[in-house]
Amino acid sequence: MGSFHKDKTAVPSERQVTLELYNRRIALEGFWKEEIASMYIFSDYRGKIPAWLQGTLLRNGPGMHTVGETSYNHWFDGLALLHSFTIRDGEVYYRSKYLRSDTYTANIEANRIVVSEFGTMAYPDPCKNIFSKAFSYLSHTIPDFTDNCLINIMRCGEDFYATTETNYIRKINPQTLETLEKVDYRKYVAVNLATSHPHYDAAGNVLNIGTSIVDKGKTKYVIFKIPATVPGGRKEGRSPLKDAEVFCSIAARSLLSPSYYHSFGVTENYVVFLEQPFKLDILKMATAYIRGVSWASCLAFHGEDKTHIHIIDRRTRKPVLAKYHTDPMVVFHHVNAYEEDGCLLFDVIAYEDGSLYQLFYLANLNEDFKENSRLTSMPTLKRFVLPLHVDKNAEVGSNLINLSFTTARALKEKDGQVYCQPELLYEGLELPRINYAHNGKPYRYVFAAGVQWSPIPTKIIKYDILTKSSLKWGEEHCWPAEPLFVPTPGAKDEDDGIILSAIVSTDPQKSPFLLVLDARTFTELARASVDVEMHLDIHGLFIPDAGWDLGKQAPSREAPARAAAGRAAPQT
Ligand SMILES: CC1=C(/C=C/C(C)=C/C=C/C(C)=C/C=O)C(C)(C)CCC1
Ligand SMILES: [Fe+2]
Repeated sequence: MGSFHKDKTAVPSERQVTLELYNRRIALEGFWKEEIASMYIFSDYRGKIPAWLQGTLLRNGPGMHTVGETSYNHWFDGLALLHSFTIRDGEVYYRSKYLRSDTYTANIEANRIVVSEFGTMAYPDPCKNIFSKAFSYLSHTIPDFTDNCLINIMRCGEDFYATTETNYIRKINPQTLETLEKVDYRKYVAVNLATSHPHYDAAGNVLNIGTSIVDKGKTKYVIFKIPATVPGGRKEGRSPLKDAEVFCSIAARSLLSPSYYHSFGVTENYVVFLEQPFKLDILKMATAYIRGVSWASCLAFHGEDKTHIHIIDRRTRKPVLAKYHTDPMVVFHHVNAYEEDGCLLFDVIAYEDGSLYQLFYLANLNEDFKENSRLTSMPTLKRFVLPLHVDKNAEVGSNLINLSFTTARALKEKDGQVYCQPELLYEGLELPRINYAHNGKPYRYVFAAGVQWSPIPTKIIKYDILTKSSLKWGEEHCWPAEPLFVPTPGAKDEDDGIILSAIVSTDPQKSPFLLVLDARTFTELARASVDVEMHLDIHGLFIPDAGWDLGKQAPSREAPARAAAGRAAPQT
């Protein structure tokens, strides 16, 4: 790996510039070992942040990829770095802090990577002799996964958690970004893996899905619910997970190769779950430690298999009788789903294979980035439409969809199964977000990051499903994070609000900034620049001030003054 130029005046070669800046701005290499954390930054402003926009944008993503002499292999392995942008009275305060997971602590104490992540298998103790080595291997047959929760932030009532895809989540303090309790999902629901993309109903109850691997001889996908509140109020310190309940479980088609999934969809009455041919090989996972290979190597795309579409009725908590399937594909992000005229529509970002995760190996990102990180399958917004009632008398081969606004089809097959052919809506977008008030309901707009040849976003896109037109924001050297929609208070129109996105720049002269766009027109309303090394993040959420106890949550009024005195004022 190339050396890193901390001195901005050094003049590296052009090729180095691309790579070095990549490292500097995004910290994919993770040289940034020391704590960035706990700081308020006084910002430079352009434009005006709407007065009503008061709250905190909380983000999560990988931050540290090197510990001592050891480095992770994959971008998704990086130790979680939490970010917050608190917007108050037109000013923005930035803060970041590493999640103090058990993984973080163990690594820092050992001064090397000792906990395995998605793309890196690690060994806790340098085993002294063959016997202890064998013992150590055996005790890892059933792996204890990492609590390096780097993907998203989940809200459970008043509590916030950093999340990943293992059985662990970490409670965090959204104001100070301090790490609190470690929660093991397995204590409450039998899941070894769970998504970092839960859904929320209007009352804030959480719905999520996880995989229970070979438990009592069965492998299942388990949909579970975590109530936001409980009758009589939640007792201080009592985990909301204590009140979690299994909503429904779906038997995996294969005991030893359940599908991998990253999100799911919901409508008012149904849950949409894709059992896709991108599968985990459990036997490979059980022997990964002894073979010295990563979890990622136990994940494979099976192009010869179908994608099975499971629809669960939320009223009966049971899968509907009809069996739906489509061509092999890989979906990480569901966009939205809703019901209309007896049909269930769902929109996803689909790939033709599982190559996306390959592109995030740091070796691919650091050397010959342009060559090695080229997307071979474009992320495409696809709309699927399923008939909720399959007419027994319909002819085999007939299209069961009769909606004027979509070309998506559902063909009846010989055995009564339904083969779904999606409508291709838009090519080259990822990290989709919507106005969440429309989640599960008819909607029109998708806000997403625009990607071209590489999986790194270069644009922010607003796609209008009705008119099939799009608006874009982009600027030279700028890499936008997932765009988040925040509605204007009292908004009636779906796009009445703003888009927030943290932008990192590959130009060393240009500081990262928080961008505020008018969600309707996509014109820039404001930007607040922060002179700090900021990392590209993955997902997050916005916490409006109204939902907070303002007295307790407001950042110190001294903060701007303190920060103004220097570039960054570390918190004491
Ligand atoms: C550690 C670990 C896993 C981690 C997966 C991760 C960390 C995925 C990140 C995905 C992202 C960031 C997708 C963005 O679209 C698995 C495979 C669940 C299986 C077992 C252990
Ligand atoms: Fe995601």
